[in-house]
Amino acid sequence: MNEPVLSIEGLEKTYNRGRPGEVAVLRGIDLSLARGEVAALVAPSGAGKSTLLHIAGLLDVPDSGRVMIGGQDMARASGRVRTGVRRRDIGFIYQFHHLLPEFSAVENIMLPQLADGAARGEAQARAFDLLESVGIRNRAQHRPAALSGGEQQRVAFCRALANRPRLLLADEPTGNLDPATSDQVFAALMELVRGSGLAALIATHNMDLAARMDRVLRLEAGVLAE
Ligand SMILES: Nc1ncnc2c1ncn2[C@@H]1O[C@H](COP(=O)(O)OP(=O)(O)OP(=O)(O)O)[C@@H](O)[C@H]1O
Repeated sequence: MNEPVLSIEGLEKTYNRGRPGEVAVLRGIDLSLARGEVAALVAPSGAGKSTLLHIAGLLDVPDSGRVMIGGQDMARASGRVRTGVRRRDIGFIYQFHHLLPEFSAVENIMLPQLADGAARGEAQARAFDLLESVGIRNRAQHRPAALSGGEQQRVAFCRALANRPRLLLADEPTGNLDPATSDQVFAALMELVRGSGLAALIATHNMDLAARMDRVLRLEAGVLAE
């Protein structure tokens, strides 16, 4: 079957509906992402990029419209199913790494795998492989505070991919880095994504980075344009 990995139809979201400060952020979003497809999400600040990523990642619910992951309608799924899909099928990367400070790089990458029932040895081997693929295997035993910003973000990429998700959602994944580091770290991310056949939706303000993806989606005034 060739189901899209992510399919969104008629998505709407308004904050503070009927109250002062009402904002209609999403006004009918349609989006379909196939396996291996990498799309940039560009939007002016406040246009609703994080809102869209949170809904696609099942961290928030829309007022109306559908989110399908792997052909499964998430509005109809139980809380348990949604949690399982979020844990196994979706990887998240944020602007800040959100690594756990008291654990080493390799442990941070092992944790989501252990939480999903992987054996320790298997989780560790996978973590080392991922660190190798982003060029920082030699930093495996360091805690986040002993890593550079670019290294921390590479570890966060590995963690996001640890459970072999089919969908990657990233919110300004290199937005916190200086331009030269951002460029290198972004290249590492793209290699990781391309090597894994993931569908990815990557929000960025950087048009040079956006141009390196397969599609550029622009979110403005509550609608998405290609
Ligand atoms: N929980 C909330 N309650 C009320 N308004 C909200 C809430 N979350 C977001 N908003 C508003 O909705 C709009 C979109 O927010 P969102 O965070 O999705 O934007 P964004 O495109 O990610 O912005 P940025 O690029 O600046 O991070 C903004 O006007 C924001 O103030």
